[in-house]
Amino acid sequence: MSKNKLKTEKPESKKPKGVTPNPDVLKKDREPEVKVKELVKDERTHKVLGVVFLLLSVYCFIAFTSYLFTWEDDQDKVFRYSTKELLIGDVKVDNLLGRLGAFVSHNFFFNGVGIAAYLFCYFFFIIGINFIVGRRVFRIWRNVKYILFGLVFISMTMAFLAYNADFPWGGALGNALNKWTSGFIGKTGTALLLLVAGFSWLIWKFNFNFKWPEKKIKPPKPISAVAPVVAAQTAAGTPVAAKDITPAARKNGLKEDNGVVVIPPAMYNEEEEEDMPPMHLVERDEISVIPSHAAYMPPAVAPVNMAGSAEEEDELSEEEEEEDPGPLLYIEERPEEKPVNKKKTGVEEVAFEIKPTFKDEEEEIEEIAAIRPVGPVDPYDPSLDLRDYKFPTLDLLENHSADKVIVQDTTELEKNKNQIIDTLKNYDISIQKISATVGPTVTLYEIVPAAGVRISRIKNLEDDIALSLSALGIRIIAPIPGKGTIGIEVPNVKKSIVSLKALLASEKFQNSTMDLPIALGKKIDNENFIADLAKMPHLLMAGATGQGKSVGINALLVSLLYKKHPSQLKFVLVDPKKVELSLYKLIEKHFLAKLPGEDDAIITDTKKVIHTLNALCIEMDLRYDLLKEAGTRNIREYNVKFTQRRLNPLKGHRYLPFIVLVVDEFADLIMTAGKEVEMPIARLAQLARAVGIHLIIATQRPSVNIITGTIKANFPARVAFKVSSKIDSRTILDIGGAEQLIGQGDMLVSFNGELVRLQCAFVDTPEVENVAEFIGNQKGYPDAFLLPEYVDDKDVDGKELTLADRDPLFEEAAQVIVTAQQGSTSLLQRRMKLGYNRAGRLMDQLEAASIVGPNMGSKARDVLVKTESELQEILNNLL
Ligand SMILES: Nc1ncnc2c1ncn2[C@@H]1O[C@H](COP(=O)(O)OP(=O)(O)OP(=O)(O)O)[C@@H](O)[C@H]1O
Repeated sequence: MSKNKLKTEKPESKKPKGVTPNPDVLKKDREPEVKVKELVKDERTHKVLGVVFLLLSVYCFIAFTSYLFTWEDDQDKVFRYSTKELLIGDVKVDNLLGRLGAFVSHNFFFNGVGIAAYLFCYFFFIIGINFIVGRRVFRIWRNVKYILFGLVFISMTMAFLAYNADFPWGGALGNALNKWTSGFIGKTGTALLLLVAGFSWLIWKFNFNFKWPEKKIKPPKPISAVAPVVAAQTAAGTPVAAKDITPAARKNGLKEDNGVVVIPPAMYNEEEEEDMPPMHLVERDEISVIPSHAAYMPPAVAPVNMAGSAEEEDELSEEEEEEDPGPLLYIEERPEEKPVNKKKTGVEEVAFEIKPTFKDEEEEIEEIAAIRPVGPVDPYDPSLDLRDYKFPTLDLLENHSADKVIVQDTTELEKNKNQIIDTLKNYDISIQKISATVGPTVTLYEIVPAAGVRISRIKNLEDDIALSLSALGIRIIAPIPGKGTIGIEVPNVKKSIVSLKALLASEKFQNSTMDLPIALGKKIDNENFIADLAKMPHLLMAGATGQGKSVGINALLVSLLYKKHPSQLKFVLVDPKKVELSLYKLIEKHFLAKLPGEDDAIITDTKKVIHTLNALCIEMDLRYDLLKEAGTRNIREYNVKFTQRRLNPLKGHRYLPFIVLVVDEFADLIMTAGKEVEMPIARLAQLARAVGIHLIIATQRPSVNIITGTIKANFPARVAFKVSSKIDSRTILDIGGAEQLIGQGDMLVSFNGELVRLQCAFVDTPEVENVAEFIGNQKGYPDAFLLPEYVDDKDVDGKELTLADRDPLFEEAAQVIVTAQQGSTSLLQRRMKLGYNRAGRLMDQLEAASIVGPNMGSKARDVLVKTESELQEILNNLL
């Protein structure tokens, strides 16, 4: 991985070409090339320094240890002779490391800090190791703090305890401090002070839990009450139940104020950070996916969890690479951390490897402590970020039909019945029995034909029967599936409207445990038809203009709004007609998803539709990655695992809301964008089901060039309102019948191999407005749900990869790669929520800027820049 920079960066061009090498000239030329800066940065310099520090550490250790045995004799000589004599003369000393050993040890012990001098050996040792390995194995800043404390505390304590001893246990420092404190607060006071300091250090380090025995204390809640999980769900300043605050959470900044707990604005405490377990370098990348949820992440809280706060950056540069705050309390499943080779991205094969991390024992203990669940863990509740959200109430909707029970005029029934019997008799078809079921729009007459009558004969007479009954919209179902009967549907003279309100109030809907329950309408037997969109899993709707499509879409959307919390569901609304779905603008911050940087969440422009569909494909791919890493097969399993806190948010895991894409006029899009729209739709329809992305596509023109084979094959659930021809009906349903519907929400639903006639639930525009207003007036997220960014290849293609044309995200990408020291495209995708292509392009640009090495196939690229300061320099030079 590591590269020798002097070798690679040496500019060849400086050598005079075609001139016979003259050793003198060459010597002169070469010298200025080794700049001091480069020398300081050079890896070899670091290694040499590392060896020097290690030897220093060993030297001091031997000298100090030898001093413990020889100090009496040597001390005399050190006192007796001047430094010059001691160092240059030929005085004999007993220290194993000679005069220098004796001199150094004497100064460290006697004139310095006594036995605490050994801390210097440790200090030199950790510096040496860090230099030699070329990365932070030991945390220097933390160790310096401990060493400084140790020097003062140990020297003072030793001086206090052994104040009469000849050996300089506390050294000059310990004696001086001891003398001063004893004079100032007395010996007892000094003893107490030392005890307090010692205990404070122990408490600070190990954070003992002092439980009061009698009081039953609630098991500690996960720290995640503060960091990403809740950072994503609780706005800064949002009150949290005071009882929920835990020592750990308290430590992370939760404050109690008048019985409620307030999350303070971002406070970044390095000690807190250190007490969190470190993450694998590769795992750090996984934070990347959080930005999608970051739509919810209150800015004031976010820095607590994510690298990048100003304060933290200072800390980072100071300590070279201080790690991110570790994970919160979650139950981690380690087996899934095996190296995985990601699928081919189309840009390059990207590797996802686990790199070894260097942990000291202390860190390991911290990590284990954090991973192990401490007592029962409360499930994560995604709705907590909008905990006061109120579901819309039924009184926002209207009852459109006063009569709850549909009563059909008995004379009309009798008349129709007789007419059916007479008509059939004319064709020599006798019947055994006839019964009628009165539905909202049509009445179903069920006929049991006499023995020996062939059903196909009745079917063939469909038109004649319709003519004799002189009623429009007659549909013959021969036989009714599952029954040995023949059905004749005759439109009612007086139709009743099926109010959405009635459907939503029904027990079936209220008690439904479906993922995405949609109240579509009423069957002919007045049974409510409530289906699970998640199981459908997509819906294709067609119908001539004015037959009830828009009302149908509203009914679907409103039913979902009545059942789902904003955290569980997001809509992507595509409305080329610009007016149909505009009402939903009010719920943008609750239920809508949009592309980053877009003003309007409701998409009306074809180009933006293409971008959005591709962004959804990226979201789908990202979700698949998450599912794979979580070892789950679908969104349901994944979310269960996430809510049980078995998935680490710092690895990019997040609660996945369902996403429902609604396209109100598909024909329009296909006409203007063709394959560009068809392909992502087909891809989503094929694959998105398992990751909770569902499509509702509506069109006025159900012709074969709009509803192509690819689309049709992936939409098993289809709805047809009245269409103008039998061909259209066949295109949408694979069967005729929709042309005979009577309009106004009369529809056929083909689902699970069954064809059901329904009267679509009716919801009027003012009702939708009421519901949208009701939701819109409540507190929402800061912004709409952000989809991943998608950049059209066409927008960037043709541009050369010169540094002048750098991607706007170039710097950010460079930071990500250098901080993580992992040159992987998937890291960029995840961390920055980018598509494959853009991340790949960024990687190429990083290569052009010599920040990463060349593509190495399935392995991650080498990162050529090791530190952020080095990167900053490169970036400055690029400007
Ligand atoms: N389920 C229903 N019950 C009763 N009436 C309905 C129903 N659906 C639609 N209608 C009536 O039909 C009219 C037209 O419906 P809608 O606006 O939904 O048609 P559309 O198919 O969307 O038309 P377009 O394609 O032109 O937008 C409505 O204004 C309403 O009066």
